Amino acid sequence: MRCRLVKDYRFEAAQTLPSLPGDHKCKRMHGHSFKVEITVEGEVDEKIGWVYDHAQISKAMNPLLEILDHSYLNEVEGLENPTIEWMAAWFWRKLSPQLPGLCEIVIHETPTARCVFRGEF
Ligand SMILES: Nc1nc2c(c(=O)[nH]1)N=C([C@H](O)[C@H](O)COP(=O)(O)OP(=O)(O)OP(=O)(O)O)CN2
Ligand SMILES: [Zn+2]
Repeated sequence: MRCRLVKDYRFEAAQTLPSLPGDHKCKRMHGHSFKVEITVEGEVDEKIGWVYDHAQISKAMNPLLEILDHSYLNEVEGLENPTIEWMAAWFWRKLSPQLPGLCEIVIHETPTARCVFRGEF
């Protein structure tokens, strides 16, 4: 049996989007309560009854959240232009070596706006 396992995380951070044209409001410093959904897919281990312990996802995520929470994202290496698209790619590069079956990362920036990334660079 195959399943997708999803784990959610939250962090608060400030940002500016310096590459936007003209006087776009997002060029000014502002903050978001981000939500990140990490999805892995794999075979359910028949004996244990899970794909793998979702604590393994937290183990990979916690050091990243430590960097990002209450940070100014633009100062984080690789997030100089922290759109949710580039943020999803940043998470993917950090997590894919550690999480077998990583198949989707969703970054929610506001209650109504999110980016879905499936590792297609
Ligand atoms: N494709 C993207 N579009 C936008 C991004 C992004 O990362 N990728 N980011 C932003 C800004 O970060 C902005 O701060 C988002 O806030 P806002 O425009 O207020 O978003 P809402 O969903 O709350 O907008 P409503 O107009 O209230 O629906 C902008 N775009
Ligand atoms: Zn923003």
